[in-house]
Amino acid sequence: MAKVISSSAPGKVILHGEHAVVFGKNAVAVSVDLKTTVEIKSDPNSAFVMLNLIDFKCETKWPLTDFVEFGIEHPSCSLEFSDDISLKFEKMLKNASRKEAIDSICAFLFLYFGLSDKYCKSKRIPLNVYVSSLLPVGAGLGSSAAFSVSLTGALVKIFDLEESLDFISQTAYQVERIFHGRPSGIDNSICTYGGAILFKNGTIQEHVKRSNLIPIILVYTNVPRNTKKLVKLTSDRKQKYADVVNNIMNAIDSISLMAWKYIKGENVSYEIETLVEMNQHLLNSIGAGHSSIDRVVNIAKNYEFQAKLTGAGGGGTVIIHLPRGNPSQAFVRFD
Ligand SMILES: Nc1ncnc2c1ncn2[C@@H]1O[C@H](COP(=O)(O)OP(=O)(O)OP(=O)(O)O)[C@@H](O)[C@H]1O
Ligand SMILES: C[C@@](O)(CCO)CC(=O)[O-]
Repeated sequence: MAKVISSSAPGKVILHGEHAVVFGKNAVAVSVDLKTTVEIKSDPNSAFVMLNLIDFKCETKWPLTDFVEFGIEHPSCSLEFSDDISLKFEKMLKNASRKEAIDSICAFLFLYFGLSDKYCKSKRIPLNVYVSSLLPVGAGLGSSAAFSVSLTGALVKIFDLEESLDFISQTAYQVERIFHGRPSGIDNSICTYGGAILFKNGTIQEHVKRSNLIPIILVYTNVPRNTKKLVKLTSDRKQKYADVVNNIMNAIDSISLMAWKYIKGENVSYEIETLVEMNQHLLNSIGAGHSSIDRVVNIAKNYEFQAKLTGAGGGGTVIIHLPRGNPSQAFVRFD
C-alpha cells in the first residue's frame, strides 16, 4: 500500500561560542522557527527512487535496479562517515543534474544504504523524496543540520525504525560530516532537540525547552560562505598563535556560561548586550569576521543596539540583540 510520511527540523542560531565549541569550549544555541521539511511517498508498485531537492531545483531519479546492483558491489554500507564517501557513490552521483547539490544527494544515498543495510536486511524500497526549506542556505542558520536531521527522521520513519531522538541526532551528525568534515555536533543537536542548549565536548550539558526570551533580529548580509573553510581558517590561526587563540577561546567560553545563566532565567548582574559586543570583537580577532558583518554591527550601534555574527561568520547572518521588554518598541527606532 502507498505510504506518505513527513518529518521536519528547525534551523538554529548560535548565541555564543561558535568556533570555540569546535575546541571543546561551551556554546549556547537556540532553535529558530524556520524549518526544513522532508516528505516521502512510497509506492510499492514504482520501480524508481526519486530525490527532489526543491530549493536546488534538482531532481534525481534512479531505477530501483541501480540500488540493487550498488548493494551487490558494496555490501553492508555503514552509518559512519568515511573520507571516501563521494568516491563510493561516484557512479550513482552521475545522475545528478546540479553540481551544487552533490553533497546533499550523497547524504541521501549514505542514509538510504546505511539504514537499509544496518537495520532492514538490505531491503531496497522505491521512494519519492521531496525536500524543501524556509532556511537560507549557507547563512549560518543551520540549513545543513536541519536538512540532515529532517532527512534522517523521514528515512527512519519510512524504514519503520524506532524514532529515538538520540539516534536521529547521532546519525545526522555523521551526515553533517559530509558537509563540514569534523563539526562540533552543536548544530545537529539543537536542530534535533529544539529549545535552547548549552553544549560542550560533543554533548548537551543542559537543555531548556522554553528559555528566557531573547528578542533578536536576524540580518542576512547577502554574503554566502562555507562553514568548512571558515573553521579551517580559525584552526590555522589557533595552530600558529596557540597561546593567544587559546586565551580568546577561554574568554568566549566564559561569555557562553554567563549568557546561559541569563537564558535559564537566573538573576544576573551583567548586561547581555555587553557580552554580545565583547564576543563580536573576539570572533573578529580569530578571523571569523567580514566587512559585511562589521557594516551591520555598526548600523545597529548607531541605534544603540549590540550585534554579532552567528555560526561560522565570514558573511552569513548577524544577530542584533534588542532590549528586553517590548521588542516592537525597538523596531520603531529603526525607521
Ligand atoms: N534545503 C536543502 N536542500 C538540499 N540541501 C540542503 C538544503 N539546505 C542545506 N543543504 C545542504 O547544506 C549545505 C549548506 O551547508 P553550510 O554548512 O555551508 O551552511 P549552513 O548549514 O546554512 O550554515 P551553518 O552550518 O554555519 O549554520 C548546502 O550546500 C546543501 O548541500
Ligand atoms: C563554526 C561552528 O562552531 C558553528 C557552525 O554552525 C562549527 C561547529 O561548531 O561545528
